Amino acid sequence: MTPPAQPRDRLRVAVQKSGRLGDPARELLASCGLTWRESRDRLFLYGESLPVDVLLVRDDDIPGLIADGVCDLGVVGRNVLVEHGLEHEAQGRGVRLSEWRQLGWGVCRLDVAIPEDLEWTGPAQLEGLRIATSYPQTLGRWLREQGVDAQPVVLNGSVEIAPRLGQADVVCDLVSTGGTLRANQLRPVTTILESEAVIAGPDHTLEDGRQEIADLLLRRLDGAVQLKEARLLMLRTDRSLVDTVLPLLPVGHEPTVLQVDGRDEVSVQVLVHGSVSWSRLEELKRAGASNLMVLPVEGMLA
Ligand SMILES: Nc1ncnc2c1ncn2[C@@H]1O[C@H](COP(=O)(O)OP(=O)(O)OP(=O)(O)O)[C@@H](O)[C@H]1O
Ligand SMILES: O=P(O)(O)OC[C@H]1O[C@H](OP(=O)(O)OP(=O)(O)O)[C@H](O)[C@@H]1O
Ligand SMILES: [Mg+2]
Repeated sequence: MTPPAQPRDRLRVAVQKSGRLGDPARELLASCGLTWRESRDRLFLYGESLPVDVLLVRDDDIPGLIADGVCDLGVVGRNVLVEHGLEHEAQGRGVRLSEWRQLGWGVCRLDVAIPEDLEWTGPAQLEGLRIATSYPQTLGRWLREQGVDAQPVVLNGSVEIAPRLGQADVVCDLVSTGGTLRANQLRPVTTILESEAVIAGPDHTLEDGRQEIADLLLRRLDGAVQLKEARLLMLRTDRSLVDTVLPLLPVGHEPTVLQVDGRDEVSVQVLVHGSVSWSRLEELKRAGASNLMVLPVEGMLA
């Protein structure tokens, strides 16, 4: 049994100390207006502008820190969160965690990969094989769903090299570009989990006033994410072509159409979410738009 957490009136967020998610997670918190003072050992960031402190840890420890009430929230890959949840379930242990936000970066897949020269006929082919992985619980659940009996070989890193070393027959590991698999003469054959960075938290409301701080932080975070994705698309077109050009604009806010002084031309501005593709700009140009410009948005106040 974990002893009850001490009362705390400051929010504590766990973030990866180094590695793929560390810097983007700190940048995200900074974009919410959070400033901090670093402890000497650089493992703790004391929030100065908000009562939000940041604990810098190994990513694998983040779900456990939240489950034990040491931290309230954490920025972690879904792959780590799911693996932890299944492990706790298997041990019949309490606190469930959930995804409070999906962040859209740190995107990768947990794939089964086999030697390049092997034909893939389906999951049944894995029966009796040794599968090297750092995610035995997630793999185990998938194998059960497939009705396949295989043997996980648990490795904490360099999983892709296991078949060459004769430690395993196939692997189940994280993939994004596929470069690591190719370098090890392996090819992905099936995806067992789609992952991205998430804000993880307990499956219940926080206590001691920390839920209000979390709500404030998440509101700012949502705003910061929206702002990061916002672009201002500007163009000019002949007044007679407005009805042809406007339907081609990407979905966003209501466009503003302004008459250009002394000319039979209008200037169109629209706030859009996400990037505007070259093909979209070319399509607009073909329809009669000119002076096309896509600008990042620094700030917004409705
Ligand atoms: N190739 C990849 N592309 C995109 N995201 C990835 C990739 N590999 C891993 N990730 C995501 O980033 C997370 C952190 O990966 P990283 O390699 O930094 O972890 P780690 O080596 O376990 O670090 P730690 O030292 O904190 O334990 C992973 O859990 C996953 O969610
Ligand atoms: O498909 P790719 O783009 O090649 O990415 C996949 C690799 O990325 C991750 O490792 P990482 O590079 O983070 O190193 P690690 O093994 O030290 O965690 C993952 O464990 C794979 O090995
Ligand atoms: Mg780790």
